[in-house]
Formats: sequence, C-alpha cells, structure tokens
Amino acid sequence: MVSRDAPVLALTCGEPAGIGPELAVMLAADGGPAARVVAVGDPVLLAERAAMLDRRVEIRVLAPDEPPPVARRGLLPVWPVALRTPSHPGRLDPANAGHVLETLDVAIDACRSGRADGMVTAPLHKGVILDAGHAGFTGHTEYLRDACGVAEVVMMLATDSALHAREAGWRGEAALRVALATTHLPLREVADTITAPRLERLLRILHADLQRWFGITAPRIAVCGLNPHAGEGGHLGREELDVIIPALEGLRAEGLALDGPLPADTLFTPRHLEGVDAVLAMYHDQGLPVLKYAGFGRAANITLGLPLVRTSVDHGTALDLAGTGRADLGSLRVAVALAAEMAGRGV
Ligand SMILES: NC(=O)C1=CN([C@@H]2O[C@H](COP(=O)(O)OP(=O)(O)OC[C@H]3O[C@@H](n4cnc5c(N)ncnc54)[C@H](O)[C@@H]3O)[C@@H](O)[C@H]2O)C=CC1
Ligand SMILES: NCC(=O)COP(=O)(O)O
Repeated sequence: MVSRDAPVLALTCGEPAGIGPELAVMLAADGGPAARVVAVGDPVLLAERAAMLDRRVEIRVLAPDEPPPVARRGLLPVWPVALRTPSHPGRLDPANAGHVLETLDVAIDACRSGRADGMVTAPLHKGVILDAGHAGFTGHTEYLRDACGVAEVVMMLATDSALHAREAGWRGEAALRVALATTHLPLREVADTITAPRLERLLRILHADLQRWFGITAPRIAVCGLNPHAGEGGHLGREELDVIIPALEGLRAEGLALDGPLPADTLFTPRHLEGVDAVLAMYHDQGLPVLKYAGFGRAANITLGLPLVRTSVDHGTALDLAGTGRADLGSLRVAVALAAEMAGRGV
C-alpha cells in the first residue's frame, strides 16, 4: 500500500501500438514505486493488453473529480481517453495520433489544476504523429514547452543514481546526467541552431534545475564541443571559438561552474566526469549513446525548465516488442520514482 499522501502521477500511455500500455499494466501488476499512478489512456486497450500478457489487473476508470485511490498492487486507476480507432501491437495508425496528444493534454491539465503532482510519459511515436499531419511535432519536450507557455526547456537524461542525489554519504555509482543543447532535428541543422544566446538560456535552466530538483547547491557542468577535438583551435570548425567559448565566459562571470568546451570523446571518460554533475552535449547522438551505454533500462528523461514535473522513459515505442510482455519495466520504474521525488519537493 502507498499512503494517501503519496504524490499523484499521471502516466500517459503513449503510442497505443507500442509498449507503453503494457508497461502501465506491468507497473500496476508488479507494484510500483511510492506514488499513486493514474494511467491516462484507453481502459479497453489496457484491459486487452493485460489479458494478452496474462496479468491480473483491476482497471478502474475514475470519474472526473474522483480522487485517485491509495495505490495497491494489481490496481490501475485510469483517466480515460478513448482510442480513435482500434489499435494492434506493432501496427502504427495515424488515426490514433489525436488520441496520443489528448492523453498529454489531459495529463498537463491534471498537473496544472493540481489533480496530479506530476506526469510521467510512456513513449510515443514521433513519425506517426507527423504522418497524421501534426507538422512540426518533435516530441513531448517541445509539446510541453508550448503547452506550458515557456520559451525554453532542456531535455536531460539521468541514470538511476540520480535518485540518490540528496542522500548524504551515498557511496554508490555517481549519476550520469546528460542534457542536450539540441534535440530532434536533422544533423545538418545542428550547427546553425547552436547560438550563444541559446546556450546561455539552456545552461541557466540546467544550473537552476540541478539545484531545484537534485539539491546540488553549486552544480558543475561540463560542456562538450561540437566539432572533433573541440574544433582543434579553429582548424576543425569555428563554433567553439565563435559561439561556445563566448557563451561560457559570460556565464562564468555570473558564477556558473562550467568546464569546457571539451572534446566529447574524452569528456565522457571516468576521470573527466569526476565531480561533474551534468554534461551538456551539443546534439542527440553525441550525448545519448553514452548515457544509454551506461544505463539503458535504468535511466529516465526529465524535462527541465517547466512549471510542472515531467519525467519519461529512456526508450522508445519498441514496436518489435509490443504485446509480447518482454519489454523491460526498469526505466519506467526509475521515471516514476524520480517524478515522485521531484513532486515531493514542490514546483
Ligand atoms: N520518450 C519517448 O516518447 C521516446 C520516443 N521515442 C520514439 O520511439 C520510436 C522508436 O524509436 P527507436 O529509435 O526504434 O527506439 P526504441 O527505444 O523504441 O527501440 C530501440 C531498441 O531498443 C529496444 N527496447 C526499447 N525499449 C525497450 C524496453 N523497455 N525493454 C527492452 N527493449 C527495449 C527495442 O526493442 C529496440 O530493439 C521513434 O518514433 C522515437 O521517436 C524514442 C525515445 C523516447
Ligand atoms: N531520444 C529521446 C526522445 O526521443 C524523447 O523525446 P521526448 O518525447 O521526451 O521529447
């Protein structure tokens, strides 16, 4: 049993043809971290996936103003959002894109109205949402940014040791936290997107939220270069000299503790990571392969800079595994535990 005071977390079920709905069922069946998790999705779909996986779960649809019940193993409360069309594991259908986005709207509204203390998102499929005509959709992160009316957010993934950030005397593995200066865009556009004002805004958010959510009083952030060998003094690209270094110098003058820009290949080695609280990588596949190598399945994604708590899993829709029950629940557990901890600190 989880107490009535435990935070309420809205868990969006993500792409219905992916593993999100079954992860919600598995979490309820196995018993989750200390939180009252309410799934936001289609109750019929959740019942189908529970039957498919042979998991005994009571799926209880909540009335709009009904308080979420005390959590217990085997109970899955649901804020219902109907599918637009039946869904089958592994088979994407653009007709359900509106359903996926509506689950996000319901969860955002629950957070903003105080019915939920935070939201956790199961993976959605960006391609099928774009195929359905939602031009410009690039993921939860930017959707939440726009829905919350903030100018900038930061995507950061962290390994599960981040859960122990405030434990005095924690002797386990140090958390690896990797934030991204750019997220989902073609590689060709990355260099032009990285400007000094953008880096300054992102680093201020990263610094502030390491303090706010992780209790790190004076965060030390290591910043990757964009080019090989951080530009080799301008011979392999000028972004370090013209953009990154001026941005870091301005922020250092404000008191931020920043290393870099450092060549990304050596930055991600134990000696260079020692004492570093977070790394800012310049692009998706500079930072995330390292994070996933270090902790795939026990890491979570956190959106920094929002007026609400949002965490997510470290993986995608895994269409190849949907409906098999072979998907690993580890990352969702970490995402829920982190959101519960963050919600406990208040926004
Ligand atoms: N938080 C989110 O909403 C995220 C969504 N995505 C989206 O997911 C879709 C598919 O992306 P992919 O690059 O194929 O990545 P993916 O993570 O869905 O799959 C990559 C590989 O990891 C495996 N895998 C993923 N989750 C797993 C789990 N829980 N347990 C065991 N194995 C697992 C898959 O079976 C596959 O072999 C894309 O549309 C992408 O944009 C990707 C990452 C995060
Ligand atoms: N690669 C991380 C990812 O795709 C998560 O994106 P988002 O949906 O959380 O914005």
